[in-house]
Amino acid sequence: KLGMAYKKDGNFGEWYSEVVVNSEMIEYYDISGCYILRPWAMEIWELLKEFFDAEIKKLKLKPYYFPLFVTENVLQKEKDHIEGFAPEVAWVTKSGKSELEAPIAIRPTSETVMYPYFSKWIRSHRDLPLRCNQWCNVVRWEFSNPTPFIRSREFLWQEGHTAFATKEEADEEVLQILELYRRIYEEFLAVPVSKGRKSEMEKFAGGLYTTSVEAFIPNTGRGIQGATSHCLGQNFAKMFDITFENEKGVREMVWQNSWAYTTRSIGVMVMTHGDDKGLVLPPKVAPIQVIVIAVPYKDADTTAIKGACESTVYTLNQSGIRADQDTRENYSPGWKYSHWEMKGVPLRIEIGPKDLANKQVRIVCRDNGAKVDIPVTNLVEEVKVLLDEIQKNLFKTAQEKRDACVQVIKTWDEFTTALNNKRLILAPWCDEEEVEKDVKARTKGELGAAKTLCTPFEQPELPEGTLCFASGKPAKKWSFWGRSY
Ligand SMILES: O=C1CCCN[C@@H]1CCCn1cnc2cc(F)c(Cl)cc2c1=O
Ligand SMILES: [Mg+2]
Repeated sequence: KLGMAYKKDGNFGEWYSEVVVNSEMIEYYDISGCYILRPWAMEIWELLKEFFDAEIKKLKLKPYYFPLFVTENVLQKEKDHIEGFAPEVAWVTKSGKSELEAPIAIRPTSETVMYPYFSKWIRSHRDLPLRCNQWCNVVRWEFSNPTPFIRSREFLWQEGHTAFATKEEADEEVLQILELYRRIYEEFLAVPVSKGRKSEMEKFAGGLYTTSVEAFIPNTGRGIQGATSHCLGQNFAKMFDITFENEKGVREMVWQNSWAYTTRSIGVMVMTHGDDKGLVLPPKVAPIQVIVIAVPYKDADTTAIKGACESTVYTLNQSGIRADQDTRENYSPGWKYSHWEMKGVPLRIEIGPKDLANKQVRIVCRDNGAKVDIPVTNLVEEVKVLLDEIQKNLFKTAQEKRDACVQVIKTWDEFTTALNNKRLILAPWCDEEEVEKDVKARTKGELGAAKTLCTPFEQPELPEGTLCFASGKPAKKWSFWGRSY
């Protein structure tokens, strides 16, 4: 089937589902909330992993792999750590026909799996810093509307877990990792994000503070958390007795961080750049950056055209560009154009008899449809320039769209209006949790309540006497508010 049945500005949910399936990223699975990730998605995940792994290696992270399973009593180690999460824990209760003695949980996150061993491995300050990263899947049996990449019962992520002798070292690493998450979104996925701090209510309850990169989906007017980097303080050190003997022989608790990004990042990219012809891939994460398609003519020299396609692909691959060709005889050039547009390939190269005669190729850009004829002699240079331009244009367009959605408000009425206009709200807030709860209560409804998304590190000027939009008390900060995923 060619072409899209749904429009991005129409039924967004149906449009999104159609894009991820037609672009061959996702296959729906017969268990709700679970999806098959096909090569077109996994190759993007692997390109992101390649960047992130190289960067955390520079920060001295070591690769680990911990078991998928955690016993009930270890998972329940700290009531407040999991009380809110209990309903989403998946349990193994049988093997074959026989009941297990005690049920075993499938990891929803790995703090309780790892930290008993951190306690065992960390004895002296010489054992610090401990820096552990694992790439794995986690399971959270959520019930709210499942969405490929965005909200699934199993997803892939990396989870970093580090331990330091001092708070200063932990604080520094929290921000180093957050910057890597910003780079993943802005430099690779071409998605603009805001760095900020979560409120006390929205932060990871087990931690000291949470920082995050927040994205926004203009079509739905919802914020979405892109990735999180928590400072856990000494809370888990206390829970799991993770202590070390410092240089003076005094026993102290370690300072810990934990941080993650997930396959949700791919969904955010799809939602941001996709259009009514399907997926639009930023070149940096495109599994195929250039697809070459022969345009044979009835009496033209098809062998020469095929040869030209071969050598074009070869030359591009030799220069580090991910190029391929679609040689399927049973499909027309037109069919192939639509197919590779649906898959979001940034550049298409058409080679027909005329192009051959003129020693040129026709290049078509996926993002804006621009067509250019390029002499074969400077093909590589031109393709690199075009790919770089597409990467920049996709980010710039997304940033302008996101910025156009930001609405600065000062009063409750302005807040509710902005919320109904699907805005990303920037509002002065007294920073009181009661007020945050009150806003949630007052905005409850079909589309979900409004919440704080983050307090951006970049704070606009807060004039003396500015009042909180919700409580009328003196405002202490500007925060992003909105509905979210
Ligand atoms: O976000 C990160 C970065 C990577 C390591 N973990 C933290 C916190 C995870 C919070 N969280 C999130 N979801 C959870 C779901 C659960 F079922 C249980 Cl038992 C616990 C949690 C839970 O602690
Ligand atoms: Mg959750």
